[in-house]
Amino acid sequence: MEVAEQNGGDPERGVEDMINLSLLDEEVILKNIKARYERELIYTFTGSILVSVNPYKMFNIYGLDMVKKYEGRALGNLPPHLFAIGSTSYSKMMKDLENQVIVISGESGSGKTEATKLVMQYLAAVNKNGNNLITEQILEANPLLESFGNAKTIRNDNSSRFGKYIEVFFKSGSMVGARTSEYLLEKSRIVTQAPDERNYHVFYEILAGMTEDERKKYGLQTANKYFYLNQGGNCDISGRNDVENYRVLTGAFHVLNFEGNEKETIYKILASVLHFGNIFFKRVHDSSHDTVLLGNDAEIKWISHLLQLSEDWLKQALTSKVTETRGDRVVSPFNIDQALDSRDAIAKALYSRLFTYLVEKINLITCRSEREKSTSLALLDIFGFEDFHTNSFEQLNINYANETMQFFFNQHIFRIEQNEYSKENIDWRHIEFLDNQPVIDLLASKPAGILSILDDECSFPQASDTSFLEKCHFHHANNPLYEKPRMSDPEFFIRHYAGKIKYNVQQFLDKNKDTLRSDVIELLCESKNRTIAQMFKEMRDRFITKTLSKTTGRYITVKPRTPTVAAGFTESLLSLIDSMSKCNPFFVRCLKPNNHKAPMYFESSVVLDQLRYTGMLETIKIRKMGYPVRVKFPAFIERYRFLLQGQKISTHLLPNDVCATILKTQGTQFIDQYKIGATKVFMKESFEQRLDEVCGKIKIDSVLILQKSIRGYLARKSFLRTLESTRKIQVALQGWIARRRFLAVKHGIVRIQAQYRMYRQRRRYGKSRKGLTLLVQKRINTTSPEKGLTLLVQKRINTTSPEKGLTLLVQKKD
Ligand SMILES: Nc1ncnc2c1ncn2[C@@H]1O[C@H](COP(=O)(O)OP(=O)(O)OP(=O)(O)O)[C@@H](O)[C@H]1O
Repeated sequence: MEVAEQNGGDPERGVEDMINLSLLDEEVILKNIKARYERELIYTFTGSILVSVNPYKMFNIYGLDMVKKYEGRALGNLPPHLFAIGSTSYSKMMKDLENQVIVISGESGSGKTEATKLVMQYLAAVNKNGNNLITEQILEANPLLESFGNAKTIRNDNSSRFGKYIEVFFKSGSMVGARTSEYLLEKSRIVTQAPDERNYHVFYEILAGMTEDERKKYGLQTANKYFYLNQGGNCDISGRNDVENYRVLTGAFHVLNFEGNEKETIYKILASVLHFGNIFFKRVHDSSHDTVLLGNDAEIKWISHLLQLSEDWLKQALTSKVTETRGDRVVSPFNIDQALDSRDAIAKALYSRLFTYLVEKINLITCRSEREKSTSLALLDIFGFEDFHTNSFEQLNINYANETMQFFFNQHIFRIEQNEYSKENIDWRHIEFLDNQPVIDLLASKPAGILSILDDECSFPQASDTSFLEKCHFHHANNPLYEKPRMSDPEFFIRHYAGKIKYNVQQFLDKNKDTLRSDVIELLCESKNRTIAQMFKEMRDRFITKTLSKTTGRYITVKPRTPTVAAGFTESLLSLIDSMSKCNPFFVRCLKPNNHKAPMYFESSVVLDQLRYTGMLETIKIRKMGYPVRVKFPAFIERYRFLLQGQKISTHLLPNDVCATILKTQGTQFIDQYKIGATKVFMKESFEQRLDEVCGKIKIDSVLILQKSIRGYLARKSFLRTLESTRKIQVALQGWIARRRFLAVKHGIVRIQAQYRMYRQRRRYGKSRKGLTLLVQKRINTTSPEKGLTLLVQKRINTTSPEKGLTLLVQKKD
């Protein structure tokens, strides 16, 4: 196989950095990725999309030497690497002042989170203000969120159990802030874990890292003593050091300015969650119904002490429900299942509110007002596609998010691209791709999409998981993407882009409502700890809106329908897609080489599956056959006219002919590297790079010539000494311009006169001379290669001799 042209790697390696179009076939692609992987080359480019295969082993390829190597280098100039994506997106943001987004996708355990961290580290290292506090704070937010939002699953020892979108803001190349949006933290994990899994890392870290005295303060013991921590069967993860990670966490708290009392509140909430998990109930049978008694008092006492809540109210909330109907308080005692649910619901609410509070607090620190004035580079690390033994409501949402992301990818890569070719009359062979719009409709269209049915059911008091399932069967039984189970199991199947998945609908309604009982919210609002009370007051207020009554002019309180989890998530996904659509996207596709977390072990069938279902094979085809770079005719002429190097162009030529003349300067061997459309030039990425390189060289040469001649001129005419006189400036400039044959001088001179007049007036009025700057600016507006160069002569007046402080600048207009 020949090495693709833009490959900056070593051809003797025998495996391409870029996949070759002429030998396009899935076996070849797979073989290429495998051969590279076996040579410890985990990254491969397909066009500008980076494919990354998880090595499960750290290579020494992310150091400062590599940052320097990739800094400012265009994509394809060096071997594939995450830093090449970091470098290109950063440069593009700086050059075009356009927001960028790097979409990192892949299955759980494929390496998305690591990739996100590495790109962040790259950006922190190259940004113009690498050592400032804000950069450090942005980086430190990551381990903090990992402690609270990541956990061990059977697929990944450090699995992100929430989606995150981090927008990093830059001003003049410096990081000035970042904002994190979080999506759908997995709540069930707080109270239940499958075998071999763990709860969120932070619990194990505080228990391992706190001193004996600290643990005593919160009434804590070792991890294996807690029901919420020991269900997975093993509280340790081999190769992960909880003590060390506790130290990292406290370091992050410090850098992010968490104060003593804030940290204290966080630990109190975490400890309370653990105490909640160890509460147990005794069943009490009486003649009419089953009720419960609290089995242990110690945990309640600790929770009441830590959360500063009334012990009696707490006991009541755990064993009964209080409702108010027309002024009457009705207490309904719980049976054992209800009591356990109530315990778990409070624990989940405490932890998830804490998580939201942490994200908000981090954003307060890292995202300040500078945002408005800056461009952004965003990173999306969103949960991978999930298919477990039992898939529930959480998996449906996660897989819906994945469908949405795949749709965004398809939109960008296939639809928009192919539409553009036909609009521009470009000769193009249509490429079929798996359009997943029908799955998205099945899931979320209104009113009959599965999530819409679920939302509707949640507003009917009589509805159940069964009635929800029946409605799904009724509406979709004939949809080829939907399948009913053969038996009467509470299940349905969906054919996702990544494969067929079976969902079990048990608890779908409850999980979607996710309402914390209003009496429990009221209880938590009564906490004497202001932060805790505030967290739940915000929760209470979100469900209550105030409107002004038109007739009475008084405020009346209206309780809106509580938003469901699915509705909230769908809305945040749409808003995410909306903000991503306003950015220029880059894609990193992470692949898992095997299902055993085994280092450097490549299972072809596992990788091929992922290549197939993510549409990578079609993507490779379209990127290689297509012309991903498009530039409108005027912009193309403006950018590349230097290539004409003085060659005369008839003023009667149409823009497309001018573009063709410019393109012809590169010779016939590049004829298949571009197409001329109706309004734009379409190019391969490698060809654009070539043009930029050739053009850049010509530009630099002409700037150097001009600089040299100006220096000579200044010396000859003793320009510095004559600057004080307007007339002399005119003469000098005119002489220089005349000699250089730069015409169209009038505007420049008029401006100089006006500026100098102003300067003199200011002097006459006795204003301070200090700091005045005389700017003599001449835009050289010719068709010669010097076009676009600006001569700036700056004079700082607050000097003792006229020459001091003079600066001559020759700027390249770009
Ligand atoms: N570039 C890399 N070099 C070395 N090891 C890596 C790399 N990327 C990932 N890994 C290893 O693979 C593990 C899983 O990666 P990561 O957590 O990034 O996966 P993920 O795609 O984010 O999964 P999830 O969706 O579950 O969060 C990491 O903990 C690390 O051990």
